[in-house]
Amino acid sequence: MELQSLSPKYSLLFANYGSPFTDEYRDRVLQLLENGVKVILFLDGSPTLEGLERFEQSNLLSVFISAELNHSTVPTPCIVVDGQFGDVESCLDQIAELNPSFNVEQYRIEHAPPEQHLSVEAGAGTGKTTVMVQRILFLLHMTDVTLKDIVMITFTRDAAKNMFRKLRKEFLSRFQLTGNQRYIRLIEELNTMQISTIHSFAKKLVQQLGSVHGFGTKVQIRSFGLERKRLIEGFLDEFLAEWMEKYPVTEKLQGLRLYELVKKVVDFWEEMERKGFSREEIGQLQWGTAAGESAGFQEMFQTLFAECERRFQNLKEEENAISLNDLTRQIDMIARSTIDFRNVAQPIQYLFVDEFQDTDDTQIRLITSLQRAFDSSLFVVGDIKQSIYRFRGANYTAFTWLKEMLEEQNGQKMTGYPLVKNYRTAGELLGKIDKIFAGWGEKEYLVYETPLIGMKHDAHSLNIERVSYDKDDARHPVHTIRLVRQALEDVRKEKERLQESEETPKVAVLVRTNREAQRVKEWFEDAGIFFDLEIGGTFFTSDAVNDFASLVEALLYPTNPQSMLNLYATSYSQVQIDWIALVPCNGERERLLEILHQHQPFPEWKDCVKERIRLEPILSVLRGIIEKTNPYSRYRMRQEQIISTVNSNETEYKAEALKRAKQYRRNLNQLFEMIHDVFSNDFLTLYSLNKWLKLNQAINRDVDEPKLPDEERDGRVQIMTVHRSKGLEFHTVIVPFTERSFRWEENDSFSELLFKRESDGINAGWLIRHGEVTWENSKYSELAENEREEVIREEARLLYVAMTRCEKQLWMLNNRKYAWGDKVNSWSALLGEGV
Ligand SMILES: Nc1ncnc2c1ncn2[C@@H]1O[C@H](COP(=O)(O)OP(=O)(O)OP(=O)(O)O)[C@@H](O)[C@H]1O
Repeated sequence: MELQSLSPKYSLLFANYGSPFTDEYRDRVLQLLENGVKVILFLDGSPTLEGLERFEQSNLLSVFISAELNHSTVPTPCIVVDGQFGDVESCLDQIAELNPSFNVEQYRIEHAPPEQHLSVEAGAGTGKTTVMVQRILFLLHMTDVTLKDIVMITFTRDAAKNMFRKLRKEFLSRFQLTGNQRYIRLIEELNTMQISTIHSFAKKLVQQLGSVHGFGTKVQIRSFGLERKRLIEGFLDEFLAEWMEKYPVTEKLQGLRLYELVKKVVDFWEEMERKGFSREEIGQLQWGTAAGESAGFQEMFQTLFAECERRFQNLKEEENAISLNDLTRQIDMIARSTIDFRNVAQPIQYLFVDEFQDTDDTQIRLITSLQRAFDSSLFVVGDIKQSIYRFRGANYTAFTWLKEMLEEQNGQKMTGYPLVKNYRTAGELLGKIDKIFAGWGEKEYLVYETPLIGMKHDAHSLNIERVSYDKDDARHPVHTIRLVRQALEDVRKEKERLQESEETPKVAVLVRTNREAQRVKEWFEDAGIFFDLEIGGTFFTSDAVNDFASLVEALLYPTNPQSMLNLYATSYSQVQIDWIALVPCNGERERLLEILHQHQPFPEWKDCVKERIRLEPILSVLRGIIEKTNPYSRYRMRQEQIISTVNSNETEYKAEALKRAKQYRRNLNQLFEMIHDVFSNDFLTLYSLNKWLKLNQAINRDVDEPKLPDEERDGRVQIMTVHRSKGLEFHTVIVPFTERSFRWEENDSFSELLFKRESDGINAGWLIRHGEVTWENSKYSELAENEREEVIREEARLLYVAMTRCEKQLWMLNNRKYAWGDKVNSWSALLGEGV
């Protein structure tokens, strides 16, 4: 076959062993590359590649050169156009064998027939996300699909942004190399592609379908946290009087207060929501029996959840809104009804799902329904070993389930592909941690298959440091800080070696809970280590929002000393109040005000309070104050003072204070955008703004702070939970707090509701412990036994995710005090088991 006569649309694989790579070949390859065709070359000897080098930096050209061996087994030249290997398939296998660094598995996935449903179930760092991006490029070149016909579902908003950036980078790099305008158009069209979490995707779909399903087009999606609590309180009010007379437990509530009971019941109800149970399923739960004092609770639960679900449904209909957790369930219902999806919603030709192992049952049903409704082609990727959202209902048998559902309900077949090469972690390090995973595999904590093949040959360091102290021992921060300082020094040296274009190596401290992340943050503040606390949802508790809320409240209540004192403490105030001078006032309002009113937080204050807030639109007054007072620069100066007490290096503390001030500014800008959105249809008053801010500061933990660009975050340690670290990679990963026990069953206010799907329905087992007393139903102990096993597995997967985030260094504190014994009840114990 002559290279000149071939016109690949997407890619060319060309193996030419035993004969020269001629100038004609080279010129043709150059021509193809310039037209945006991906080329993979397998050559021997020392071929001339002049003019081609620049393409090698991108994904467009890969060249694999082997020594002049006897390649007689490979038919040469071996050419594959656009992945149509047909009768040269065996040749492809031979080439792959000769070139272990060629990832033939990725190649096969990327080039699989466009209409095929693909599932890629593979270990950490094997390039699953990477191959998804390449697959999209393949489809764009080989079919008439456009970006708006593709839906990509990611697990978090960060992952969605990450995917968007990766695609953009790929298009941009192709444009720079080929000058082809097509790639610029693709960058523009990226905005039409739906890359989102399953929640935002479902939200949009419900809105599109709302009118058809009786919700109207303005259907709202709300969290209903408060309303659900009120429904439970309302129910208990009605129910308890009767209940109290009937059951002896009433005298023996043993000090369990009503608000504590409400909290437990709310938690139980949320557990059902997370599991995605329908109203019918909740109504038919199998509760078993309950003896003695537990009988009262049992009867209560049997009626309560079904009744509250009914009331909740009415409430949602009245308000023309649905809850967040309902979303996928609603769509599933719509998809199953007679309405033809295709007439109302935007078509989905390709549906990609990343991190598929964390998809829950309803979402799997939704994916199956969408596939059927739109006749979409699916591409799901994930790693069962990284399934860490069981508490939210994720089903770690997701892949098998989807496959079965597709076959049984849609008559479709899904083809599974493996990936076995790991590009993230230094090979030797990978080998060492793999031994630990294999140990967990033997004990069935982890679904462990064959080891991955490490593709990186960098230097590495594995340090599972054996320490021994009590949970709250002061040596904990000392050890962690020592490791972090060492890691920062290592990445600094590494950075000096890197070229400018390469990304700065990152250090991460990974923990189990937000509370642990907060503790690490406090240690770092005291030690003068700069960090990013990436726990998410911190926007409404950030300094910028707190300061702004204090400003609003003081404008609303200028005669309230507390409000004024709060304002003086913000970065809007140019005056510092001497707090000591206020002590003699004994908290008396008039005396406090007398002192406070001797000052003004800023020169325009009186004018604002007296005149402007009554005459001008509120937002314009607030903007005016920000312009005049410039809170950013005061914030920066205060941060300089604070940081300099723990870090005396002037350049460093000034740079850090500046970054914090930039963050402050971003937060404030985001706040203004949100205020505009929320109050776009309403008349904005100080009162309504204050109320909205107070409410969100108290309960909203869903909004993230806008991120500073990566270069601004260089040199900062990232503190995050393992859940948030998913899909990310770091030069050094440090894992403290391995002694935390998995379950709180020893705790004297422990309560739990567990479920198990059986052929006869869903079994529900509950337990409530309060001090010395324990109430439970007959199903609980069996389900708890099973739960204990499942928790160990879930924790092993979590630790697997943490450990596989590292590129070169993995340092963990293994607390021996908690590592031994017959109970595997902590990460330390798991490390003890495996090592
Ligand atoms: N063929 C390849 N050649 C070189 N590097 C690659 C290749 N494929 C992927 N990588 C790199 O390997 C690293 C891991 O890839 P990626 O994030 O796609 O893996 P993943 O399977 O999604 O990982 P995880 O499931 O652990 O989040 C990335 O830095 C990526 O750029």
